[in-house]
Amino acid sequence: MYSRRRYSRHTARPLTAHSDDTPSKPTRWRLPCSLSAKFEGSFAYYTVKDRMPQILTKVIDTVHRNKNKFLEAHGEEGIEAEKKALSFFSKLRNEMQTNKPILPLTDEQPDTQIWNQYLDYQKTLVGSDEEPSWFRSPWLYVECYLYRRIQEGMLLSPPISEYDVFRDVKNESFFQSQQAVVALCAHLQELKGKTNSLSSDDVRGEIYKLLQVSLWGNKCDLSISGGQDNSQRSSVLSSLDDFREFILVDDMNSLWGVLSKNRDGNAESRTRVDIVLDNAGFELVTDLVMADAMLSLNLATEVHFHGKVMPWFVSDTTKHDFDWTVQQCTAVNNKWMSKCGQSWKENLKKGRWVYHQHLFWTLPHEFCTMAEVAPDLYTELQKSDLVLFKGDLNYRKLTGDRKWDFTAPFSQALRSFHPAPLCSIRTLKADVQVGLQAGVGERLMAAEVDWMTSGKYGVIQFSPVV
Ligand SMILES: O=P(O)(O)OC[C@H]1O[C@](O)(CO)[C@@H](O)[C@@H]1O
Ligand SMILES: [Mn+2]
Repeated sequence: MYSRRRYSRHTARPLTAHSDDTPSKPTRWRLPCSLSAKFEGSFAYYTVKDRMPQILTKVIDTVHRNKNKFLEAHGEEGIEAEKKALSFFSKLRNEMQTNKPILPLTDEQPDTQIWNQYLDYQKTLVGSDEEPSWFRSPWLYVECYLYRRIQEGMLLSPPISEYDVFRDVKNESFFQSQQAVVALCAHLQELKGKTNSLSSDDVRGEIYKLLQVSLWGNKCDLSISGGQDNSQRSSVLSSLDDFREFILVDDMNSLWGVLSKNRDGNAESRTRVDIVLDNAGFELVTDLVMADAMLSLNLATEVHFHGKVMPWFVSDTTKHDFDWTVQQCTAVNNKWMSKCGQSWKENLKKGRWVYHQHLFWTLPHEFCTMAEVAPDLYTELQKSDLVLFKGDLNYRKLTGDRKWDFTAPFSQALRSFHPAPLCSIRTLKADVQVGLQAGVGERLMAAEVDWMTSGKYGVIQFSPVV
């Protein structure tokens, strides 16, 4: 039925001579298998079985709840579109819950063909009597596919196609964490007021604080909580010391090694930091605060943000979320927040901050395929002095979402993905972790069953260019 030829990992094209999978480049270690719901009882299994249908049910409720809005905006056509979207999502939920084969996308978007080619590639991985399916295929693939199908459902339902089914929960989570946001903005403004009097050690201490705030901000995603409110209500800053023991890999000194070069360099030296964003809401604010501090403390001269082109994993940041957040901060009746909002607007206007989007971030591909699938993005990241990958999903894509040994080196799990020095800042919400000291994973495993998925633990894990 399907050809047994060896295929490129992402496009289902036969492998070229340049691929790192070719027999001419033998690997001395075995590539671990992908996490998948086929492993009953695993977190992947539980996610596909319970959490993904739960998220889809919330999407259905949201679209239904907004019926009147669609009517007001588009008249009867809006109501027809709502019905169409609902029936699409109900069918999708049924496909997922009854483990139907993965279907090709039917919309006509710039990424449609890539997704369908990836499905062809997935077909080459299963036996000839099998088809890629929700409970059998790699978890990373099917979970990304769910969000792309939700997008398909909306795209096929004009005139409500532009509606972001997760916008309400994203905005709500921003408002819920307002107190924590104010505390963070006040901290930043105070810091900016004293930058000239800080010693190098002080600067190092301050940026370490904000890196940790950005790390723990990643606890607040709405996909792990099945779309339930998961916002930060208290100031994280005061809890950093208590949380320190939960950072399983702490490579902040290596980050300092990269960032302090800018401070030590001459006035013309340029340092570019890229942040591959994760969640909107409180986490995004922690990232903006960290990015602002990097400029103010003279650790970077430009920060480039990378966001999603479509609603993704419930709370991920789109361009709209990014602009909305900056605007909210500017407009709010709080002097610390509005000061932050104003200087962030200024940064964007002056080009010290640059926002990028690329459809690669909403593909199911492991990052080791980026150079081949999205060479333009890879080239862009190569211009960076440091790329920070926020969040759990980015970690899964960095490591391929595979059953690595806990002690496998990070650089090995990256499988030649080295556009620039990079660092993952992530709380653990999926059962993949590399680069631990011997015995640490086993000790945690024995003590806390859910240590890899509860978000209690985190890593700030660095890899230089190799
Ligand atoms: O927002 P983050 O940190 O990428 O987390 C999203 C995470 O939520 C989950 O989807 C839960 O399924 C994780 O497995 C996933 O990686
Ligand atoms: Mn996310």
